[in-house]
Amino acid sequence: MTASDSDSAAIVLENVSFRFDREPILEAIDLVIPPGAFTVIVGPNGGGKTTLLHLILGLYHPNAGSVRVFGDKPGRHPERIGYVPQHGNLAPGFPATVEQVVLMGLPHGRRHGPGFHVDERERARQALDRTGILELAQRPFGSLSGGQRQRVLIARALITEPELLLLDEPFSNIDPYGRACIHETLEDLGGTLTRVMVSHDLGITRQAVSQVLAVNRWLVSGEGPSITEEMLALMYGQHGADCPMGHVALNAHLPSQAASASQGRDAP
Ligand SMILES: Nc1ncnc2c1ncn2[C@@H]1O[C@H](COP(=O)(O)OP(=O)(O)OP(=O)(O)O)[C@@H](O)[C@H]1O
Repeated sequence: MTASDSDSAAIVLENVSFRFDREPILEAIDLVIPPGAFTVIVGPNGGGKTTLLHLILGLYHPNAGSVRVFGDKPGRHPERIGYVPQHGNLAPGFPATVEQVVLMGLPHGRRHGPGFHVDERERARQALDRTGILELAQRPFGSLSGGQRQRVLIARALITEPELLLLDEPFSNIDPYGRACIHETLEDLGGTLTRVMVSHDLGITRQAVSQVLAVNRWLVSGEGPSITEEMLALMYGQHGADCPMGHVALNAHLPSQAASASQGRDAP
């Protein structure tokens, strides 16, 4: 990484560590995400993926190291960031149309401003168009499928036209076809939009993914959409002969402290 890569990056973490009380959650994390990249974060339950997103959002502060978002402290530019949280889904019976749910993504003051009916509704339609579901605008939110609802929540995060979109497991409870559709939507959003998505789906083979990050207290990054043995070792440790993945001597490529730590983490 050169100094200019880091200067122009959307997100930079340098030697970041984070604890809850005394429990180390993330350690020595170095990361550079360039603008426009599509980054996928994988890892076991409890590995620290959501915590990493929260550090980028400025909801948590690192115990050591630094986090920069658009060259600034996290949290300084909320209007430049769209966020689809892990448990952000609305109850299926939520009494609102799709368009109304998308309008909820606007900052509070702007939802009730004088231009609400013209300007903001047009923005909601544009966000729905970007996620490929404009024709659903007037449908009750509760009448949609899980995959359609997830796309509405992505549109809600896009209504402010952010430069960075963070998604925490948008594929929960979505079938493989729905996952493929959402993935395609995220690919199509490309251009200047930087996308960072937490996912448990290891079948990330789509070419549009710029890099995969494996997170399990430490971070191992790769290039392109591949999951390397080093990443698998960080996530799941070394498996015995009775394990379906037992033939892979995964720890061979790991820094020793990360290899031993991976033994102690939850398997998914
Ligand atoms: N508010 C909190 N207080 C204390 N510990 C927490 C808190 N939030 C999370 N943790 C712990 O931090 C660790 C990392 O949690 P995190 O939610 O970042 O993991 P994750 O990789 O996103 O997991 P999952 O895949 O299950 O969503 C876990 O051990 C969790 O129990």
